[in-house]
Amino acid sequence: MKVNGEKYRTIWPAEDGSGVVIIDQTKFPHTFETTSLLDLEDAAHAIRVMQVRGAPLIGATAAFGVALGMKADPSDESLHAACDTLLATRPTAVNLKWALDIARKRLIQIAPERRAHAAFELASQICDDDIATNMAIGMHGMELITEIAKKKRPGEPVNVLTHCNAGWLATVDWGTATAPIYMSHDSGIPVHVWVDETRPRNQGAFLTAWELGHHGVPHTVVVDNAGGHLMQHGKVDLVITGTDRTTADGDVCNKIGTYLKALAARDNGVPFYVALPSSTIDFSLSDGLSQIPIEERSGTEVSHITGLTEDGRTETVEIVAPGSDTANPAFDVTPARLVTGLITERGVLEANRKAIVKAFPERMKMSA
Ligand SMILES: CSC[C@H]1O[C@H](OP(=O)(O)O)[C@H](O)[C@@H]1O
Repeated sequence: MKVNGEKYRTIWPAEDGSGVVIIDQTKFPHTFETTSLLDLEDAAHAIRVMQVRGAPLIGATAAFGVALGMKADPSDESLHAACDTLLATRPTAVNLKWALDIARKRLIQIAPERRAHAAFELASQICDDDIATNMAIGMHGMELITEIAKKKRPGEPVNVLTHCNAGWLATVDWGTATAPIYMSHDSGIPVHVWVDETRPRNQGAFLTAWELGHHGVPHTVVVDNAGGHLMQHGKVDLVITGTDRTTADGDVCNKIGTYLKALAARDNGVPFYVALPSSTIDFSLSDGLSQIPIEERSGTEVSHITGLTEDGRTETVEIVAPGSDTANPAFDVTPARLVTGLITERGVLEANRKAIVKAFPERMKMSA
């Protein structure tokens, strides 16, 4: 998307061939900063510390991480070690394994001397495919927003609530949950977004608010606990979130707090949609609650917060009573029964195995 009028992706090969450039998402919302990944460990570190995050972007970064590894050492041992190192960076987003499986299978069949070039080509293709996929998600999701807009008074916005950041910053471009929002906004449909701040990493307040603001989409940041109240008072027309891993039966794993939004949406008759590329569907899993690994991140993300002081300094402060224990499960699972529909690149699907397998039969065969 555009930043101050200049088009950006979240990740791209450096023009001088030295490595890969990313937007460092740990600097938002007050600083827009890019940084270079020069080797495999740089790529692994960027995923671990969330300089890059979001399932599709994690997958794309891992693909470039393999390419950087092949640049240094294209041997079979190096290829497997690179994939294993990157796979161990974060456990929940399935795009990480999806991208590494493709890279491993593709590159092991190529002569070592040609692996680096082939790996960079593969990573670039994954990025291009992600953009095309998200644009298709945007078109399918815009149809939902358009139908709601028809029932509104002229000029009255469609109110969408989203959780965490499933925006262009979570992908290579366009986003998943935000793609329908951007496309609706760009086509003149009035849209307003309730942005869950999304404690403790605040991807909503720091990332979603930042990117919607730069695109001129009206939005309001709210605390995570406000969503149910807004729905009770008819202020939310639909919820659209992203996902890090969705099972073949339609169970949706996403940022912690998503399940609570889905419960509130069901109780208030608000449609709850999940936008996702098929690369985020784990066709090998059926029951999300028992099968999807939930990342436990550091408790300091709960006990401390980083922000900008009045005199422009970035500071981290403690916000929990000293000595208190903290827990930080980073994701939860929303059962398929609470999901109105899955907005994919091949259309809006019911959240069940029959619909998913019908839409992506080739993926089911691959996972068998
Ligand atoms: C389009 S995937 C976005 C998904 O990823 C986020 O997790 P994290 O920021 O920890 O990588 C969150 O669950 C978003 O919904």
